[in-house]
Amino acid sequence: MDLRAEGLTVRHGARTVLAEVACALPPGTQAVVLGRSGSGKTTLLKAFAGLSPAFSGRVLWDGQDVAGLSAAERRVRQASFGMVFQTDALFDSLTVRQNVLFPLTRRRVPQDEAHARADEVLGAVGLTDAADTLPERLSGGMKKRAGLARALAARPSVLLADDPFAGLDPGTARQVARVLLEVSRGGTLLVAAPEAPVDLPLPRWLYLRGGRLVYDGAPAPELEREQDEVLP
Ligand SMILES: Nc1ncnc2c1ncn2[C@@H]1O[C@H](COP(=O)(O)OP(=O)(O)OP(=O)(O)O)[C@@H](O)[C@H]1O
Repeated sequence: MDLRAEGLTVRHGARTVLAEVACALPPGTQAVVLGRSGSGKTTLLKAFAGLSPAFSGRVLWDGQDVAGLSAAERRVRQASFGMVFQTDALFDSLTVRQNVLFPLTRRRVPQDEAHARADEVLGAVGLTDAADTLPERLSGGMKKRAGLARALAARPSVLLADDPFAGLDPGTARQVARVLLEVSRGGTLLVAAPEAPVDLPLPRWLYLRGGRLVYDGAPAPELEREQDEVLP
């Protein structure tokens, strides 16, 4: 899907969280959204997914203004998105495999295919042995990988991952990075992170400061240094 933001401003109450953001993400884009805590990274991901309404400006999906779609149309198109957010929760009463199967069943993917896909993604995130385990018995990193498996099983054409490396040990972070790259191949991958993830060197950086997109281009490590220098 072709994603585009034009003069996108998002407000929460009186607070402007994104200001006049303009950027184009053609299909196959691989980019990282960087910026300090509170700079608007999560809000930008949500806006692209049609979950944070524009106060002014717009988000376009394949050229169509998201605000102009009916709720039903929006839901249908949102099926192309895979979202891994910080607050994602697994269903406690379902095993890891059942959690991964859940969205597939809801989308009426035939059972045999759903099980094959679940096995494939669970293998990719290294959770084959934990497939029949309940989430309460998993470590934080395993839960994160299970959430990722659930998003990936739907084969989204746009994968939005919000700080997928938070709280992971370096080995698990590398594994998650590898899975993100492998499974999103050909589709769009947008990853928000507080600093450039070493294990996931994506070719494009979108840099937010105070809700403004201050940089959109090739990786520019000097931006992160600049940011450190202005910190009090
Ligand atoms: N639902 C909401 N209501 C009010 N304010 C909100 C809401 N969601 C986000 N904000 C505010 O908007 C600003 C941007 O939040 P956002 O989560 O997009 O930033 P972020 O860059 O992802 O931060 P972090 O790295 O800490 O997750 C923050 O100041 C936050 O407090």
